[in-house]
Amino acid sequence: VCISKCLPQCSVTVIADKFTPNTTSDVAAGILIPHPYPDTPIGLQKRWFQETFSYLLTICNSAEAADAGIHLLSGWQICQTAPEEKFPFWADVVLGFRIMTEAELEKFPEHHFGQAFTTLKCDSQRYLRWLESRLRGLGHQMEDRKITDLWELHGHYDVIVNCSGLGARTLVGDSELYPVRGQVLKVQAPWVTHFIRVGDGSTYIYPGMCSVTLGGTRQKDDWRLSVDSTTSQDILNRCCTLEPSLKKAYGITEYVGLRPTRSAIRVEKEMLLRNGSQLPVVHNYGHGGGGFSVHWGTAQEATHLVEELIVPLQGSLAKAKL
Ligand SMILES: Cc1cc2nc3c(=O)[nH]c(=O)nc-3n(C[C@H](O)[C@H](O)[C@H](O)COP(=O)(O)OP(=O)(O)OC[C@H]3O[C@@H](n4cnc5c(N)ncnc54)[C@H](O)[C@@H]3O)c2cc1C
Ligand SMILES: O=C([O-])CC(=O)C(=O)O
Repeated sequence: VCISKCLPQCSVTVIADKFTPNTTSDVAAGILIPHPYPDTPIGLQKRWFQETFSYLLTICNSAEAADAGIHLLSGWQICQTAPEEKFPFWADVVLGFRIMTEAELEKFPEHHFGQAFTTLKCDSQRYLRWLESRLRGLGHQMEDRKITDLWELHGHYDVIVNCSGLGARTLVGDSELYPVRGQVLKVQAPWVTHFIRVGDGSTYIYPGMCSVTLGGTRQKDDWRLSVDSTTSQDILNRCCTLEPSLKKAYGITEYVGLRPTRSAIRVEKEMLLRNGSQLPVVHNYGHGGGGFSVHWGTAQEATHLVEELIVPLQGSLAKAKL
Protein backbone atom coordinates (compact mmCIF):
# COMPACT_ATOMS: atom_id res chain seq x y z
CA VAL A 1 0.00 0.00 0.00
CA CYS A 2 2.85 2.35 0.86
CA ILE A 3 4.57 1.70 -2.48
CA SER A 4 1.37 2.18 -4.43
CA LYS A 5 0.77 5.47 -2.60
CA CYS A 6 4.32 6.87 -2.89
CA LEU A 7 5.28 5.43 -6.30
CA PRO A 8 2.04 5.47 -8.30
CA GLN A 9 3.96 4.70 -11.50
CA CYS A 10 4.61 1.13 -10.20
CA SER A 11 2.26 -1.81 -10.51
CA VAL A 12 2.33 -4.06 -7.44
CA THR A 13 1.63 -7.79 -7.08
CA VAL A 14 1.38 -9.19 -3.55
CA ILE A 15 2.36 -12.87 -3.55
CA ALA A 16 1.77 -14.85 -0.36
CA ASP A 17 0.87 -18.37 0.67
CA LYS A 18 -1.28 -16.96 3.50
CA PHE A 19 -3.55 -13.95 3.49
CA THR A 20 -5.76 -12.52 6.21
CA PRO A 21 -7.17 -14.06 8.45
CA ASN A 22 -4.37 -16.68 8.41
CA THR A 23 -1.18 -14.65 8.96
CA THR A 24 0.84 -13.85 12.09
CA SER A 25 -0.38 -10.27 11.78
CA ASP A 26 -3.98 -11.48 12.25
CA VAL A 27 -3.08 -12.83 15.70
CA ALA A 28 -1.52 -9.57 16.92
CA ALA A 29 -3.24 -7.43 19.52
CA GLY A 30 -2.33 -4.52 17.24
CA ILE A 31 -1.38 -2.08 20.00
CA LEU A 32 1.11 0.68 19.18
CA ILE A 33 3.83 0.30 21.82
CA PRO A 34 7.46 -0.03 20.68
CA HIS A 35 9.31 -3.28 21.19
CA PRO A 36 13.07 -3.43 21.65
CA TYR A 37 15.31 -4.13 18.64
CA PRO A 38 18.77 -4.09 20.30
CA ASP A 39 20.71 -3.66 17.05
CA THR A 40 18.46 -1.03 15.43
CA PRO A 41 19.54 2.50 16.47
CA ILE A 42 17.05 4.09 18.87
CA GLY A 43 16.77 7.17 16.62
CA LEU A 44 15.57 4.96 13.77
CA GLN A 45 13.17 3.01 16.01
CA LYS A 46 11.70 6.29 17.20
CA ARG A 47 11.34 7.62 13.66
CA TRP A 48 9.58 4.46 12.47
CA PHE A 49 7.26 4.53 15.48
CA GLN A 50 6.55 8.25 15.07
CA GLU A 51 5.77 7.86 11.35
CA THR A 52 3.48 4.90 12.02
CA PHE A 53 1.71 6.70 14.85
CA SER A 54 1.12 9.86 12.79
CA TYR A 55 -0.10 7.89 9.78
CA LEU A 56 -2.58 5.84 11.84
CA LEU A 57 -3.71 8.85 13.87
CA THR A 58 -4.71 10.59 10.64
CA ILE A 59 -6.78 7.52 9.65
CA CYS A 60 -8.21 7.36 13.17
CA ASN A 61 -9.34 10.99 12.89
CA SER A 62 -11.01 10.37 9.52
CA ALA A 63 -14.29 8.80 8.40
CA GLU A 64 -12.28 5.68 7.46
CA ALA A 65 -11.45 4.82 11.10
CA ALA A 66 -14.12 2.15 11.64
CA ASP A 67 -13.51 0.39 8.30
CA ALA A 68 -9.75 0.48 8.88
CA GLY A 69 -10.20 -0.82 12.43
CA ILE A 70 -8.17 1.95 14.11
CA HIS A 71 -9.06 3.56 17.43
CA LEU A 72 -7.48 5.41 20.32
CA LEU A 73 -6.99 3.51 23.56
CA SER A 74 -5.97 4.84 26.97
CA GLY A 75 -4.54 2.85 29.81
CA TRP A 76 -1.66 1.90 32.03
CA GLN A 77 1.69 0.19 31.76
CA ILE A 78 2.62 -1.01 35.24
CA CYS A 79 5.83 -2.28 36.91
CA GLN A 80 6.59 -3.76 40.30
CA THR A 81 9.40 -1.22 40.75
CA ALA A 82 10.30 1.92 38.83
CA PRO A 83 12.47 1.23 35.76
CA GLU A 84 15.72 3.16 35.20
CA GLU A 85 14.07 4.98 32.32
CA LYS A 86 10.81 6.42 33.63
CA PHE A 87 10.25 8.32 30.37
CA PRO A 88 10.93 5.93 27.44
CA PHE A 89 12.09 7.27 24.06
CA TRP A 90 8.56 7.09 22.71
CA ALA A 91 6.96 9.05 25.58
CA ASP A 92 6.47 12.15 23.40
CA VAL A 93 5.01 10.17 20.49
CA VAL A 94 2.01 8.66 22.28
CA LEU A 95 -0.57 11.08 23.65
CA GLY A 96 -0.67 12.49 27.17
CA PHE A 97 2.15 10.39 28.61
CA ARG A 98 2.50 10.80 32.38
CA ILE A 99 3.53 8.85 35.46
CA MET A 100 0.57 7.19 37.19
CA THR A 101 -0.73 8.71 40.41
CA GLU A 102 -0.84 6.85 43.75
CA ALA A 103 -4.63 6.75 43.46
CA GLU A 104 -4.43 5.00 40.07
CA LEU A 105 -1.85 2.52 41.39
CA GLU A 106 -4.24 1.44 44.19
CA LYS A 107 -5.88 -0.84 41.62
CA PHE A 108 -2.58 -2.79 41.33
CA PRO A 109 -1.32 -3.56 44.86
CA GLU A 110 1.69 -5.56 43.56
CA HIS A 111 2.86 -2.75 41.28
CA HIS A 112 4.45 0.43 42.59
CA PHE A 113 5.14 2.34 39.39
CA GLY A 114 3.18 2.96 36.23
CA GLN A 115 2.88 5.04 33.09
CA ALA A 116 -0.46 6.32 31.81
CA PHE A 117 -0.93 7.23 28.17
CA THR A 118 -3.21 7.10 25.16
CA THR A 119 -2.05 5.15 22.12
CA LEU A 120 -3.61 3.64 19.01
CA LYS A 121 -4.86 0.13 18.47
CA CYS A 122 -5.52 -1.66 15.19
CA ASP A 123 -8.14 -4.34 14.93
CA SER A 124 -5.67 -6.57 13.08
CA GLN A 125 -8.08 -8.42 10.79
CA ARG A 126 -10.12 -5.34 9.92
CA TYR A 127 -6.97 -3.37 9.18
CA LEU A 128 -5.53 -6.12 6.96
CA ARG A 129 -8.83 -6.44 5.07
CA TRP A 130 -8.88 -2.66 4.61
CA LEU A 131 -5.30 -2.66 3.27
CA GLU A 132 -6.19 -5.45 0.84
CA SER A 133 -9.26 -3.60 -0.37
CA ARG A 134 -7.22 -0.44 -0.94
CA LEU A 135 -4.72 -2.36 -3.06
CA ARG A 136 -7.45 -4.04 -5.07
CA GLY A 137 -9.21 -0.69 -5.48
CA LEU A 138 -6.05 0.72 -7.03
CA GLY A 139 -5.96 -2.16 -9.50
CA HIS A 140 -3.03 -4.07 -8.00
CA GLN A 141 -2.85 -7.86 -7.86
CA MET A 142 -2.94 -10.55 -5.12
CA GLU A 143 -1.55 -13.98 -5.85
CA ASP A 144 -1.89 -16.98 -3.54
CA ARG A 145 1.35 -18.86 -4.04
CA LYS A 146 4.36 -20.14 -2.10
CA ILE A 147 7.76 -18.95 -3.30
CA THR A 148 10.58 -21.39 -2.68
CA ASP A 149 13.30 -19.33 -4.37
CA LEU A 150 13.22 -15.58 -5.11
CA TRP A 151 14.75 -16.36 -8.52
CA GLU A 152 11.36 -17.81 -9.57
CA LEU A 153 10.33 -14.17 -9.90
CA HIS A 154 13.26 -13.16 -12.10
CA GLY A 155 12.15 -11.75 -15.44
CA HIS A 156 8.57 -11.25 -14.20
CA TYR A 157 9.17 -8.25 -11.92
CA ASP A 158 11.65 -5.37 -11.83
CA VAL A 159 12.05 -5.29 -8.02
CA ILE A 160 11.20 -7.89 -5.35
CA VAL A 161 10.17 -6.64 -1.90
CA ASN A 162 10.69 -9.39 0.64
CA CYS A 163 8.13 -9.00 3.47
CA SER A 164 7.99 -12.69 4.28
CA GLY A 165 8.24 -12.41 8.09
CA LEU A 166 9.42 -15.67 9.62
CA GLY A 167 9.33 -17.19 6.12
CA ALA A 168 12.57 -15.31 5.38
CA ARG A 169 14.39 -17.91 7.45
CA THR A 170 14.04 -20.40 4.60
CA LEU A 171 13.31 -18.05 1.71
CA VAL A 172 16.58 -16.11 2.05
CA GLY A 173 18.34 -18.43 4.54
CA ASP A 174 18.40 -15.91 7.38
CA SER A 175 19.46 -17.98 10.39
CA GLU A 176 19.41 -14.87 12.63
CA LEU A 177 15.62 -14.99 12.46
CA TYR A 178 13.80 -17.06 15.09
CA PRO A 179 10.22 -17.48 16.34
CA VAL A 180 8.97 -16.11 19.64
CA ARG A 181 5.69 -17.92 20.19
CA GLY A 182 2.77 -15.86 21.44
CA GLN A 183 -0.59 -17.16 22.63
CA VAL A 184 -3.52 -14.81 23.21
CA LEU A 185 -7.19 -15.05 24.10
CA LYS A 186 -9.95 -12.89 22.64
CA VAL A 187 -12.84 -12.50 25.04
CA GLN A 188 -16.07 -10.55 25.36
CA ALA A 189 -15.89 -8.09 28.27
CA PRO A 190 -17.31 -4.83 26.91
CA TRP A 191 -17.09 -3.18 30.32
CA VAL A 192 -13.27 -3.24 30.18
CA THR A 193 -12.28 -0.01 28.45
CA HIS A 194 -8.70 0.73 29.61
CA PHE A 195 -5.63 -1.23 28.56
CA ILE A 196 -3.36 -2.73 31.20
CA ARG A 197 0.13 -3.93 30.29
CA VAL A 198 2.79 -5.28 32.63
CA GLY A 199 6.01 -3.45 31.68
CA ASP A 200 7.88 -6.53 30.44
CA GLY A 201 4.99 -7.41 28.13
CA SER A 202 4.37 -10.73 29.89
CA THR A 203 0.72 -9.97 30.63
CA TYR A 204 -1.65 -7.57 28.88
CA ILE A 205 -5.30 -6.66 28.46
CA TYR A 206 -6.23 -4.69 25.33
CA PRO A 207 -9.86 -3.73 24.73
CA GLY A 208 -10.59 -3.56 21.01
CA MET A 209 -13.47 -2.89 18.63
CA CYS A 210 -14.93 -6.40 18.77
CA SER A 211 -13.24 -8.14 21.71
CA VAL A 212 -10.65 -7.76 24.46
CA THR A 213 -7.26 -9.37 23.76
CA LEU A 214 -5.63 -11.06 26.75
CA GLY A 215 -2.00 -12.11 26.68
CA GLY A 216 0.46 -13.38 26.61
CA THR A 217 3.47 -15.60 26.21
CA ARG A 218 6.97 -15.05 24.77
CA GLN A 219 8.40 -18.49 24.03
CA LYS A 220 11.68 -18.23 22.16
CA ASP A 221 12.41 -20.86 19.47
CA ASP A 222 9.03 -22.51 20.06
CA TRP A 223 7.47 -23.37 16.67
CA ARG A 224 4.19 -24.84 18.00
CA LEU A 225 1.20 -23.23 16.30
CA SER A 226 -1.32 -25.29 18.27
CA VAL A 227 -3.12 -23.79 21.27
CA ASP A 228 -1.97 -24.94 24.70
CA SER A 229 -5.01 -25.00 27.00
CA THR A 230 -2.91 -24.88 30.21
CA THR A 231 -1.32 -21.68 28.90
CA SER A 232 -4.76 -20.21 28.14
CA GLN A 233 -5.87 -20.81 31.73
CA ASP A 234 -2.63 -19.25 32.99
CA ILE A 235 -3.16 -16.16 30.79
CA LEU A 236 -6.73 -15.82 32.05
CA ASN A 237 -5.60 -16.15 35.69
CA ARG A 238 -2.87 -13.53 35.26
CA CYS A 239 -5.27 -11.11 33.58
CA CYS A 240 -7.94 -11.67 36.25
CA THR A 241 -5.39 -10.78 38.93
CA LEU A 242 -4.94 -7.39 37.23
CA GLU A 243 -8.59 -6.93 36.25
CA PRO A 244 -10.83 -9.15 38.44
CA SER A 245 -13.94 -8.29 36.40
CA LEU A 246 -12.54 -10.50 33.63
CA LYS A 247 -13.75 -13.51 35.66
CA LYS A 248 -17.10 -12.72 34.03
CA ALA A 249 -15.66 -12.60 30.50
CA TYR A 250 -17.40 -14.85 27.95
CA GLY A 251 -16.99 -15.99 24.35
CA ILE A 252 -13.34 -16.96 24.80
CA THR A 253 -11.33 -17.87 21.70
CA GLU A 254 -7.61 -18.75 21.57
CA TYR A 255 -4.88 -17.91 19.03
CA VAL A 256 -1.19 -18.55 18.51
CA GLY A 257 1.32 -16.65 16.40
CA LEU A 258 5.08 -16.80 15.92
CA ARG A 259 6.79 -13.39 16.15
CA PRO A 260 9.44 -13.10 13.40
CA THR A 261 12.30 -12.01 15.64
CA ARG A 262 15.90 -10.90 15.08
CA SER A 263 18.08 -8.36 16.87
CA ALA A 264 17.41 -5.71 14.20
CA ILE A 265 14.60 -5.30 11.70
CA ARG A 266 16.10 -5.94 8.28
CA VAL A 267 15.21 -3.10 5.91
CA GLU A 268 17.87 -3.04 3.21
CA LYS A 269 18.60 -3.44 -0.48
CA GLU A 270 20.39 -6.45 -1.90
CA MET A 271 21.37 -7.18 -5.49
CA LEU A 272 21.25 -10.96 -5.93
CA LEU A 273 23.48 -12.33 -8.68
CA ARG A 274 23.18 -15.68 -10.44
CA ASN A 275 24.68 -16.82 -13.76
CA GLY A 276 25.38 -13.23 -14.78
CA SER A 277 21.82 -12.06 -14.02
CA GLN A 278 20.77 -9.56 -11.36
CA LEU A 279 17.71 -9.66 -9.10
CA PRO A 280 17.10 -6.43 -7.13
CA VAL A 281 15.55 -7.16 -3.72
CA VAL A 282 14.41 -4.90 -0.87
CA HIS A 283 14.10 -6.76 2.42
CA ASN A 284 11.58 -5.66 5.03
CA TYR A 285 11.16 -8.32 7.71
CA GLY A 286 12.05 -9.27 11.29
CA HIS A 287 9.53 -7.04 13.09
CA GLY A 288 9.29 -9.38 16.12
CA GLY A 289 6.69 -8.33 18.67
CA GLY A 290 6.28 -4.83 17.25
CA GLY A 291 5.24 -5.15 13.63
CA PHE A 292 2.12 -3.04 14.00
CA SER A 293 3.97 -0.38 15.97
CA VAL A 294 6.51 0.37 13.25
CA HIS A 295 4.93 -1.02 10.08
CA TRP A 296 4.33 2.24 8.22
CA GLY A 297 7.75 3.66 9.12
CA THR A 298 9.54 0.56 7.86
CA ALA A 299 7.28 0.43 4.79
CA GLN A 300 8.29 4.02 3.97
CA GLU A 301 11.96 3.11 4.40
CA ALA A 302 11.51 0.11 2.08
CA THR A 303 9.67 2.31 -0.41
CA HIS A 304 12.64 4.74 -0.54
CA LEU A 305 14.89 1.78 -1.33
CA VAL A 306 12.54 0.63 -4.10
CA GLU A 307 12.60 4.16 -5.47
CA GLU A 308 16.40 4.06 -5.63
CA LEU A 309 16.26 0.77 -7.52
CA ILE A 310 13.74 1.93 -10.09
CA VAL A 311 15.56 5.17 -10.94
CA PRO A 312 17.57 3.41 -13.67
CA LEU A 313 14.27 2.07 -15.12
CA GLN A 314 12.62 5.47 -15.27
CA GLY A 315 14.05 6.17 -18.70
CA SER A 316 12.33 3.17 -20.21
CA LEU A 317 8.68 3.36 -21.21
CA ALA A 318 7.79 0.29 -19.14
CA LYS A 319 5.87 0.73 -15.91
CA ALA A 320 7.98 -0.71 -13.07
CA LYS A 321 6.60 -4.01 -11.77
CA LEU A 322 7.03 -5.17 -8.16
C1 LIG B 1 0.53 -13.00 20.05
C2 LIG B 1 1.08 -11.83 19.30
C3 LIG B 1 0.70 -10.54 19.64
C4 LIG B 1 1.23 -9.45 18.98
N1 LIG B 1 0.80 -8.20 19.33
C5 LIG B 1 1.34 -7.12 18.71
C6 LIG B 1 0.91 -5.81 19.09
O1 LIG B 1 0.03 -5.63 19.91
N2 LIG B 1 1.54 -4.76 18.49
C7 LIG B 1 2.53 -4.92 17.55
O2 LIG B 1 3.08 -3.92 17.09
N3 LIG B 1 2.89 -6.16 17.15
C8 LIG B 1 2.34 -7.25 17.71
N4 LIG B 1 2.74 -8.51 17.34
C9 LIG B 1 3.79 -8.65 16.33
C10 LIG B 1 3.26 -8.65 14.92
O3 LIG B 1 2.20 -9.54 14.81
C11 LIG B 1 4.39 -9.02 13.93
O4 LIG B 1 5.49 -8.19 14.10
C12 LIG B 1 3.85 -8.87 12.51
O5 LIG B 1 2.68 -9.62 12.36
C13 LIG B 1 4.87 -9.31 11.46
O6 LIG B 1 4.29 -9.04 10.23
P1 LIG B 1 4.89 -9.61 8.89
O7 LIG B 1 4.02 -9.06 7.79
O8 LIG B 1 6.36 -9.39 8.82
O9 LIG B 1 4.69 -11.20 9.00
P2 LIG B 1 3.40 -12.11 8.71
O10 LIG B 1 2.15 -11.50 9.23
O11 LIG B 1 3.77 -13.46 9.19
O12 LIG B 1 3.30 -12.10 7.13
C14 LIG B 1 4.26 -12.75 6.34
C15 LIG B 1 3.64 -13.05 5.00
O13 LIG B 1 4.62 -13.62 4.16
C16 LIG B 1 4.09 -14.76 3.54
N5 LIG B 1 5.19 -15.67 3.22
C17 LIG B 1 6.23 -16.01 4.02
N6 LIG B 1 7.05 -16.85 3.35
C18 LIG B 1 6.51 -17.02 2.12
C19 LIG B 1 6.88 -17.77 0.97
N7 LIG B 1 7.99 -18.50 0.97
N8 LIG B 1 6.09 -17.73 -0.12
C20 LIG B 1 4.96 -16.99 -0.12
N9 LIG B 1 4.56 -16.25 0.94
C21 LIG B 1 5.32 -16.27 2.04
C22 LIG B 1 3.11 -15.34 4.55
O14 LIG B 1 2.18 -16.18 3.89
C23 LIG B 1 2.48 -14.06 5.09
O15 LIG B 1 1.45 -13.64 4.25
C24 LIG B 1 2.19 -9.63 17.96
C25 LIG B 1 2.55 -10.93 17.57
C26 LIG B 1 2.00 -12.02 18.23
C27 LIG B 1 2.39 -13.40 17.79
O1 LIG C 1 3.70 -6.76 24.05
C1 LIG C 1 2.55 -6.38 23.85
O2 LIG C 1 2.00 -5.50 24.54
C2 LIG C 1 1.75 -6.95 22.74
C3 LIG C 1 2.66 -7.42 21.71
O3 LIG C 1 3.12 -6.60 20.93
C4 LIG C 1 3.12 -8.80 21.67
O4 LIG C 1 2.60 -9.66 22.38
O5 LIG C 1 4.03 -9.06 20.89
